[in-house]
Amino acid sequence: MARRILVLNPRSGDGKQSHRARRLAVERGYDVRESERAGDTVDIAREAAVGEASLVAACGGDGTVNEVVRGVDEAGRLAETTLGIVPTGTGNDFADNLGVRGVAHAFEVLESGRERSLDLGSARWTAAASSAGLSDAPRRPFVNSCVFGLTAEASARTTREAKRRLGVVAYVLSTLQGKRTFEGLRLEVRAGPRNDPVWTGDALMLLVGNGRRFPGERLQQANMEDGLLNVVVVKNRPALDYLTTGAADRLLRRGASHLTHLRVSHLEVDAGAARQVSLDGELVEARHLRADARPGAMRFRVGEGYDPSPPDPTDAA
Ligand SMILES: Nc1ncnc2c1ncn2[C@@H]1O[C@H](COP(=O)(O)OP(=O)(O)OP(=O)(O)O)[C@@H](O)[C@H]1O
Repeated sequence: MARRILVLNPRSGDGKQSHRARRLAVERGYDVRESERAGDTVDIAREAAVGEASLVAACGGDGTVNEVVRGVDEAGRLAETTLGIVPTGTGNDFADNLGVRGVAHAFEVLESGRERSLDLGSARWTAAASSAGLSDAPRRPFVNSCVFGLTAEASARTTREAKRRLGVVAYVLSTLQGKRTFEGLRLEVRAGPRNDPVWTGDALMLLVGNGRRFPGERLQQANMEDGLLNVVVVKNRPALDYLTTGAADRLLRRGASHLTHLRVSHLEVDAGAARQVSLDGELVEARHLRADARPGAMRFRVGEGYDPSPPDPTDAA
């Protein structure tokens, strides 16, 4: 078996970049394995890791990165496998964070040998009224974010065409437009090693970031080596006008009184009823959710622009 495997999602982005990625990979001697349907990428990555591939690279958008990490994790080989990314999706947030600037640059990065151990987000959940089954629920990784509330519900409505045209802005716009009908989330949030109550109230959304910058923090690269999750609770504020220019930035502006920022290694949420949660864009139903950071759990090749300890947007004046 070839030791360097590119797991390619031909449906990511507009398809042109994945065509180019396939050609460059073949020229460089990678074993290119394409998915044929949704979910395939998890199986391909799992098999590659079980087969002791030394490098498994995800070729696609953030959803493909998530699935490749999931497959390698399911094989129990995250510690032994070097991961990489060739960004051919519409958003490519995760690749941006790692300093990977495009398809050609991605191959330079893969071959550079520059590698970092990065934190991985981990979620367990149950849709049941009781949280009793939470400890036994299977865990699912998230590389970028886990989102309760508005964004999760809106991303289900964001069309592929809008994503292609507007990239990540499409999610924010449909999120804000969704506000007209959004009823809010009654959340109880606990955090830290002793699971202390940290927030209770009516929220618009709860954002849990691992490798994700949220609107308003967008010039900042996320810190993926601090062993912590970057949590933002957005209080439901019916008076805010979400439909005007710059609303996304205002909504998540640093220091705004309707925001609570937390940096924690462990978080538990009770949403009072089963609600949609997005794990790197994939939607699941949860009432109780537990999110943990798995410090340094995955090894990724990173670009020369990657900063292991970027400034914390919540520390700045
Ligand atoms: N061959 C395939 N046919 C259809 N869907 C696929 C195929 N391979 C993977 N998928 C699905 O595509 C989704 C991932 O797409 P991905 O996020 O990588 O691209 P994107 O949506 O263009 O980019 P981004 O997330 O960066 O906006 C996953 O849900 C995955 O299961």
